[in-house]
Amino acid sequence: MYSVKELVESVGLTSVPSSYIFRDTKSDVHCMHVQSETVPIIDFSLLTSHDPDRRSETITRLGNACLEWGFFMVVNHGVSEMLRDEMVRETESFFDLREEDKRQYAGKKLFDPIRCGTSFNSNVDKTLLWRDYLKIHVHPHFNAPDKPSGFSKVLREYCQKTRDIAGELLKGISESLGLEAGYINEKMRVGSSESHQLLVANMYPPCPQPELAMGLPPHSDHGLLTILMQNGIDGLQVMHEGNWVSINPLPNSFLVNTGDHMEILTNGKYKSVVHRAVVNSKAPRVSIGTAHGPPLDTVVSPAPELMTDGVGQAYLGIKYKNYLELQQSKTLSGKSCLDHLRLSI
Ligand SMILES: O=C(O)CCC(=O)C(=O)O
Ligand SMILES: [Fe+2]
Repeated sequence: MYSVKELVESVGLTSVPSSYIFRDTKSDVHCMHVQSETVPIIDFSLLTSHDPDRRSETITRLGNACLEWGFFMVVNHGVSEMLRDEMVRETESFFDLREEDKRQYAGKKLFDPIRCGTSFNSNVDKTLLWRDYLKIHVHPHFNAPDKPSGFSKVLREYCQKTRDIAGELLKGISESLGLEAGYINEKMRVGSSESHQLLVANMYPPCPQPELAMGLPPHSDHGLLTILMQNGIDGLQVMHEGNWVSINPLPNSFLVNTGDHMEILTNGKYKSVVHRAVVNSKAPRVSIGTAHGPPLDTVVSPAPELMTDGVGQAYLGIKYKNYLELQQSKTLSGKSCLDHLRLSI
C-alpha cells in the first residue's frame, strides 16, 4: 500500500480519494478553539525543586490537570531546543528516505522492533487515515533504523530524556493521589531497566481537502503517559467537557496526556483523554510521541489503595502486552478498547 506521502507527492492530488473520506468528520469539525493559556501548564522545574511549597503547589496543579483534562503542557523540562529540533529533523529525514530504504520495516508485526506504515491497521480500517507512521520499541531494548545516519544517536538521547520526565511526572502524580512519590514507578516498574517505551512518529502530509480526511480519529492512548511534541504545525485536538479543544503548544513545551493504563491503575480517578489529529492543506505536520508503560508482562489492575471508601474495582486487570494486542487488532476508535475491561459497579 502507498504511503500518504507518496500518494501526495506522486500524483499532485487536488481532491481526497474516496477511501480517505471520513463520513462523520464534518459534523464535529467546528471545534471549539481556546487559547493555549486555558490548557493546564506544568512547570517541570518546580516539580523537581527543593522548595517544598512550590513543589506541593505544582503537584496539586498536576493532580487537577489529570482529573479535569487528562492533558497538560510541560515547560522548563530541561530538554534542549537543539535536541528537540534534531529529533524532528531526523524523523522528517526518515520519512523522506527512498522507499527501498524503508521497505525493510514495512508491514511488520506489533512487537517487531521497528515498523512503518500508513493508516492505523490498514487490514481492518474502513476509512484510511491521512497519516504515515514509524513505530519503534525503544525500551527496554533500544532499536533504531540505520538510516538516516544521525538518527540513532539523537533517538537514544531523546528517549532517555523523555523517560526521565515521565518518571518525575509519575512521582508527582502518585503524590497527587495521596500515595508515596515512588508508588506508580515501583508498582509499574517504570524507570526500571524493564519498563516499556514505544516511540510513535506521525507524518501528516498536506491534504487538498483537510475537512474530509482525518490524521488520527478520536482515540485514547495505551500506557500511563504519552509525551508528545510536533514540528511547529498544529493539529492536535483534545476532548474537554464535550468540546474539541485545538492545542497550540507553547514554544519548546511537551504535550502530555494520560493513557488507558493510568485510568485502570487509578480505578478511573484519572481518566485517559480522548484526542485526535486533524490535517491541513498547507504544510506537512510531524508529531513525535513516546508512550510510557510498565514491562510488557505486567498485569495492570486498579491499585488497592485507590479502592477505598466503598469504591469497588471498576476495571479488570490485563497484561500490558495483551492490551497492546487488543488495541492493534481493531480499528482505532475512542475508548472502545478500555470498554472491554470496565466492570459495572
Ligand atoms: O499527532 C498528534 O498530535 C497526536 C498523535 C497521537 O495521538 C498518537 O500518536 O497517538
Ligand atoms: Fe494518541
